[in-house]
Amino acid sequence: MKIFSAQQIYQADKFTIEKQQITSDVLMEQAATKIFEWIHARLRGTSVNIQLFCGIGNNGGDGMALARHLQEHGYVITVHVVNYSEKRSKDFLLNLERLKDRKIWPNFINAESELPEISANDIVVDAIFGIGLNRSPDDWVGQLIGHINASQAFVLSVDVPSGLPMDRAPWNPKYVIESSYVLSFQVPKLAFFLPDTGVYLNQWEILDIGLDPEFLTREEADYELVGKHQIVSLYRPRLKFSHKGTYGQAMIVGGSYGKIGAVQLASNACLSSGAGLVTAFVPQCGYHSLQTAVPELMVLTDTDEHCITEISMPFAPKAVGIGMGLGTKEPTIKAFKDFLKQMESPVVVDADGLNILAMAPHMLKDVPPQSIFTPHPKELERLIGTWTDDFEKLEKAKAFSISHDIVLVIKGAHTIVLYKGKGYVNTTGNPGMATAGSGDVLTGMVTGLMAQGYTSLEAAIFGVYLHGLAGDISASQNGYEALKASDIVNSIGRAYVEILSPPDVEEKEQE
Ligand SMILES: NC(=O)C1=CN([C@@H]2O[C@H](COP(=O)(O)OP(=O)(O)OC[C@H]3O[C@@H](n4cnc5c(N)ncnc54)[C@H](OP(=O)(O)O)[C@@H]3O)[C@@H](O)[C@H]2O)[C@H](O)CC1
Ligand SMILES: [K+]
Repeated sequence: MKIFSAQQIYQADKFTIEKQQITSDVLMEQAATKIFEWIHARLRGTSVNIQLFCGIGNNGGDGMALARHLQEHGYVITVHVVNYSEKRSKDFLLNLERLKDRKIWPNFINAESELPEISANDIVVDAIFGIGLNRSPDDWVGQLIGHINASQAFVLSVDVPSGLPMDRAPWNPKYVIESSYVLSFQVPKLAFFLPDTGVYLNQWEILDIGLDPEFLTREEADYELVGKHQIVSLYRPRLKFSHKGTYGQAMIVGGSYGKIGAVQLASNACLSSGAGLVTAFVPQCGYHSLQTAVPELMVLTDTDEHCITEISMPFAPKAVGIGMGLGTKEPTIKAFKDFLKQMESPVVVDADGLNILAMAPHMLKDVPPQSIFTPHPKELERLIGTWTDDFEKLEKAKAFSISHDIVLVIKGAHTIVLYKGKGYVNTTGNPGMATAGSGDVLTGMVTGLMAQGYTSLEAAIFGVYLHGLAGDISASQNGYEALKASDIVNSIGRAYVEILSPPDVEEKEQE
């Protein structure tokens, strides 16, 4: 599903209005009707108190139109106009008049007004600001927002949580609505998926308000939300007349004294993701534990007991994942440097592999094109420098990915894969996966997919989704706290089964 910027959404509006020869208030009416239907389907006329807080732009206009529908269906409503500007939008005024025609007189709130009482049992509709927010809310509006947040009422936000900017971190973190549920129009917004801004919403859903399909199909988006539908289209089926050679020979290079487990996790994950053959290359201290723990694995060792000093590959692997538990000792850095020089096809670099590159950036030129980097936030910072907010982080990361021709996997609650200036936002995974070794498992899986012939970009997108899904399956059985990286490996098989199962109704709607 495409993620459009606010500017693209305004263009979609304009295009739809011109092509379908409608007036802008028709779109607003469609939006409000969709929200009303969503609420009505759940409340079925319950006599709960609904307090609508509406701004003076089109987000507020949506709220006014919604108030009319609610009143017509007998709901108990209180309408507040948050009077933060003299500039009212045309469609806000139109819907204000329509409300007055029905003898509903909103309560106008300005800087001097007393804050209205909100009970924890009320439902608050938040239609103060939408995607048009372009500066910090005034203090009195921020205080009203804080008052709503403190009320403990269920807060339903129209389009976006009010006060949440679409292209930067909030000016004041206290001046943003904490939404229980966001009903967002037509397309998801990037801000929903980033750590600085995603914390303001609990759940979200997209409502189709009838923006023109031609525009939605034709317009290129900088970011895309990756769901099951996209993943199924990447899947490479296993063939009846195939053998282990068909699915590639993968190599996992890493480990040092006390950190052999990282290689074990990555190798296991690589096998379970479908690679035909997997060989681990480790210092000698890893030999026995790996041979005992993973019988399917072949193990090659360095001449050194405790760390890697020279990576010799007696065969040409189809894919290599390197860096987990590697350490950054001088001989290892040299071995890593020689390894990069000798590699021509893309490699997957993680953990200490990335730390070495951050310590010696001149080595970046030896990284084969289309290689995959899988940094966690700290490793990313070492590679690209600091950032002021998530949006700047993404811009810097994109620039890095473009200049080094790297598929960059930015790990987080919604992991984002960046390549050639485009971002793919993942939808699977859970907080239980923030645990030791989870990243090693991901590296192993992505390497295993590359061994099977997935391109770097495909392997990264598919691997990240599969990894998150395996984590979700594990969490559904054992909860978040007990989730260990090896549980993720054990759920990879069920994650494949889930990907290949027919979509349920909700998934079908999202396609
Ligand atoms: N296609 C769609 O998705 C549709 C969405 N709709 C709804 O429209 C809003 C966007 O409406 P818009 O009027 O453009 O913007 P807002 O309602 O968010 O804001 C109104 C104006 O407020 C001004 N502004 C911005 N920040 C502040 C601030 N901190 N303090 C005071 N005023 C502020 C700004 O105007 P300026 O000229 O003063 O800069 C805004 O324009 C969208 O979110 C949906 O809810 C349509 O209803 C249907 C189609
Ligand atoms: K809103």
